[in-house]
Amino acid sequence: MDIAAVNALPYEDFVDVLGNVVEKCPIITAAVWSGRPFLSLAALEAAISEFIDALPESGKEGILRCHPDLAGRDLQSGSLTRESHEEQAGSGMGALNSEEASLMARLNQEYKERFEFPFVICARMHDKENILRQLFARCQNERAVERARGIEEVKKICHLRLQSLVLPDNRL
Ligand SMILES: NC(=O)NC1=NC(=O)NC1=O
Repeated sequence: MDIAAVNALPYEDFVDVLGNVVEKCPIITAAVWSGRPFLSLAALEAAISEFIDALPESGKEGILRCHPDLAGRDLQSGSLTRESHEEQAGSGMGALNSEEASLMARLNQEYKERFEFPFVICARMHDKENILRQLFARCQNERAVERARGIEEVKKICHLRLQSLVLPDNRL
């Protein structure tokens, strides 16, 4: 599907196709629909990014809270969204040994207790070793730093999910 086809989608189809580019936050897609027609995929992505940036801190933290833990309960129970499952499996979250799994669970819990939102990282850009390193390091940050960092990671996840749904802009 190219950007022209995206622009032609009625609201329901637009949200059906693009509603999970930010994990479990179809409201973002529903909100940017009124910004069509988008001149490019980059413009659609910018509209999503601007909507997120304009949210109050509570809204940004709400987006982070919509993300399932890496190697967490949803992965174990098979209740991840398709996109999230592919991302987590691709980064080796489904193939942790028992030591890695318990370290991941402990650090995720520690992170969540400290910040009141989960650790979010664009799993497709990292392997399991690097995810563990990042989680350990980021636990030491301040809340505002991690809120901003988590949102940056949400935007990277969104970028990759959009790329898998919409053909890249024609290079002029
Ligand atoms: N807590 C997370 O970072 N979750 C995730 N990152 C991804 O890239 N996919 C996820 O489900």
